[in-house]
Amino acid sequence: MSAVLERPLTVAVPATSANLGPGFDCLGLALTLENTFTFAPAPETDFSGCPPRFADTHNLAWRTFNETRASLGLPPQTVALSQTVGVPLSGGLGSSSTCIVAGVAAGLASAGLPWDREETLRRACAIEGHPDNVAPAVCGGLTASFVTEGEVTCLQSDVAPEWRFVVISPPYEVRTEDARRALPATVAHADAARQLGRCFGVVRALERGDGALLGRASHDRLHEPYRRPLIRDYDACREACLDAGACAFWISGSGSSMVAACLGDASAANVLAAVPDGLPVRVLRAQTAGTSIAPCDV
Ligand SMILES: Nc1ncnc2c1ncn2[C@@H]1O[C@H](COP(=O)(O)OP(=O)(O)O)[C@@H](O)[C@H]1O
Ligand SMILES: N[C@@H](CCOP(=O)(O)O)C(=O)O
Repeated sequence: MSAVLERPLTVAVPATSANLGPGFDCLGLALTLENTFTFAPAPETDFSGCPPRFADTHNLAWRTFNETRASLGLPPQTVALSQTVGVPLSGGLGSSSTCIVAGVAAGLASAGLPWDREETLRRACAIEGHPDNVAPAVCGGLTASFVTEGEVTCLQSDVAPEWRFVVISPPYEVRTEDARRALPATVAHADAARQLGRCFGVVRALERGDGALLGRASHDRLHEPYRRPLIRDYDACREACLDAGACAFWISGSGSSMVAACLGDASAANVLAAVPDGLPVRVLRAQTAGTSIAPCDV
């Protein structure tokens, strides 16, 4: 068994939208937007394609690659890391998860281990701290996940093909760390109870293409009320999207992106047109394949 990466390897990891309204730290959805990471054996460490402030050994994908190797008792390997970045940084679309998943997957591969979704998910979740982004990033589709003594349970569902997700990504970052600090330490019992049925309602609505159910279920009291003030375009976007026919409107992960869930292309086009001018917006679908890993030529 070889203990270094001998050939370049590309890991493609989808963007994810976590929480989906009432499913705080539990629900997540993989989207048709991705980051790719090519790890190539090289005499010296090199970074290309990533935001300049991450072009050094603090790069989360690079760090995770070598931390994964260290956890297997292997020394650091110098690699050239080349990225294509489709997922906005600190945008609530799981950019950190893409780096962590890629680093774990490449680290395991460099030890000669076969691609193993469960092991990648377990390790990535331990690093990220919550499973709702890494689970759909690794497995694809819609996931409900939780962790029991370090073991991740990931329940995956298919998403009805007519769903379109209008994703608005304002040009400012909200760091997940800061958005988590905005949350209260405790919640009222009644509020926690109120979330449970709604969480299940979101899953059922996405599986079945039930827009009315998604609208009724998409009311959150655990995180959105505290995070709205961090996203100055939230109120205007929410009102515009719901008025234009979106079935539901969520903060994506911890923001700043927001998602309007729509049924069908025509509805998505209406909602897209209603988004206030100047905000970057795209229409995405659910991504079903999750992470892929393949040798490549560079
Ligand atoms: N493309 C990237 N290249 C290198 N590091 C990245 C990249 N994307 C995200 N990161 C890392 O993840 C952090 C952002 O994480 P976070 O605030 O959780 O954002 P998100 O909500 O997008 O996951 C960045 O500060 C950086 O350390
Ligand atoms: N459940 C987490 C999800 C954070 O997602 P991200 O894409 O913003 O990193 C939270 O809401 O804090």
